[in-house]
Amino acid sequence: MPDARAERWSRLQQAAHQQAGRHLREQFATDPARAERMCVRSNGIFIDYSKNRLDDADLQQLFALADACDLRGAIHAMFAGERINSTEHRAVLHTALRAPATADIRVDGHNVVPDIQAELAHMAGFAEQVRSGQWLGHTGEPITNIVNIGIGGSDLGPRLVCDALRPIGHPRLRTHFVANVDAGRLNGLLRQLDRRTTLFVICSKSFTTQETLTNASSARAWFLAGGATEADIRRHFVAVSTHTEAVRAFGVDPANMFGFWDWVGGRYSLWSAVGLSIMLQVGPEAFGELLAGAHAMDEHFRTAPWSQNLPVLLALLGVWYVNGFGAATHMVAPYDHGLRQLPGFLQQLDMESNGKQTTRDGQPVGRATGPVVWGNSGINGQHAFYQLLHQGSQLVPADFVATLHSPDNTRPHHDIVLANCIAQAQALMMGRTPDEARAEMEAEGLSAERIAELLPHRCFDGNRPTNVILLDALTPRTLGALLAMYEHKVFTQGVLWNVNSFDQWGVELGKQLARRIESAFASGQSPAGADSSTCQLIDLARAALAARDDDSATR
Ligand SMILES: O=P(O)(O)OC[C@H]1O[C@H](O)[C@H](O)[C@@H](O)[C@@H]1O
Repeated sequence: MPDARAERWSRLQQAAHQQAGRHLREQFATDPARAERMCVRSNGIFIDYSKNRLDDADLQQLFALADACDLRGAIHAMFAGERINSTEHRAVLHTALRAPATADIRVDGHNVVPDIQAELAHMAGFAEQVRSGQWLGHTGEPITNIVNIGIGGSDLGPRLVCDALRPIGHPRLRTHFVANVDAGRLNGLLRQLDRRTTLFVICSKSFTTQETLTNASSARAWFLAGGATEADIRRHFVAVSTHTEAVRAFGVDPANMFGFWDWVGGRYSLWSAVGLSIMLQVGPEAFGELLAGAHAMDEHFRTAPWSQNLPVLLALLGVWYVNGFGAATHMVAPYDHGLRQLPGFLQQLDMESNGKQTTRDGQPVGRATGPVVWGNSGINGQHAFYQLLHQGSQLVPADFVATLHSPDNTRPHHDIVLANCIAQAQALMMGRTPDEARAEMEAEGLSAERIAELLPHRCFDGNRPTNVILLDALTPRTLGALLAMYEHKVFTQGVLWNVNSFDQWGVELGKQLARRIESAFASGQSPAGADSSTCQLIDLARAALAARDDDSATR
């Protein structure tokens, strides 16, 4: 007797199979209330999901799947601080970082909220000193440039939020992000900066990440090369980490360290001290708004019925296409310049969380899981990859994320942005029939031969799904809600696929092999057992690196 879960999965496949033959055009034509019914709003976010290839009965199937997978129980377990990160035996409590100060959230019986509040106050005190110009560099000048050195979760979140909230940033402070260990990034930036007025935030949960420590060491060498002393380091280098000893060993005064906890996953950490660069740029109050917006979305996620629950609806729609239609990717197109880093952030959040094929109890999942998440600014994409969205052979479900009220976006710019966002969703859904294409070409006065020649090229299947996600405005509060919404979408999908969304063992093998290859560069010996291709590549790289060293030795 298949369990309820298995039963629900097979019903989903059957329903998707039935839906596959239907066209959204017909569904809109026969159901004028469709759009009004298939939209939801919460916390300054409106989602129109009516341009998805399903009907109410399919939605009920998806809600039943969520119940069969005990989604409600899983949500409760996360918020209650249970060790749901099963392979690392950790709680998952990024939601606690944005809970009110009066909350009581326990890990092993200890209420973590006072610790969180104490660290927020520590961050706020420092941020106020830097923003007010009280925090002076070693030559007695206020800080003007902040460089966050971090990668992955210690980069993508703060980078996105600082970019999005730049319009409300501090007028004297510029924030920069260095993640890539390719020195082109760090050196390129350092050439523009002044040692006397630059503050480095070394951001690393583990404080063992090679790229971050290498960049931080080079930044420190650059700083000292300008005549500053070791004692001056404490005016220009602070650290964010869960690892005090490693921070101390690196040479950053623990008094200049901002901490967080192992129950905060890297890709869920922008709400913690990892968000220090955000607080420095926009101030403690706006950072508080960001947290408040995310907390409001947490409460919505925890309490709203599935049919009104924004993260759950997005999650179920994603599962519908991945497991019902075999879609391998999901595209996210921001139609707000301030959100251009959103696809990059979501790539880590989604793909590092659900890019797995092993269940929580170590069995093969046996069905498709996390899609490839990709995307770019919608307007730019229209002139680049949208050809494939409209006429390609791949089914690519897409989120279009736009902002209704955008003070900087003057007429006619904003009008054009919103018109295109809405039009692209309509075009993907409606397509263009041969009759419509013929009529259009006739109207253009083309000859019958030319029309016959072009007709197949100028038809569009349509029936291509989009979610149109509209923010009232791009404020710290709404941005907080938006990112928390996506976090909970990813969580929900992880529950349905029964994978542990909070570990990332898959990133380790490449790192280990890289270490061995680095030693092979130095030793001249290829790693034992390495394949011929790897040996060949190592030889080529070693020769190039040796030539570089000879070159710099003779200069
Ligand atoms: O913050 P860190 O410990 O330096 O880690 C930075 C990043 O690197 C790791 O390799 C993981 O892939 C990410 O989940 C993490 O965010």
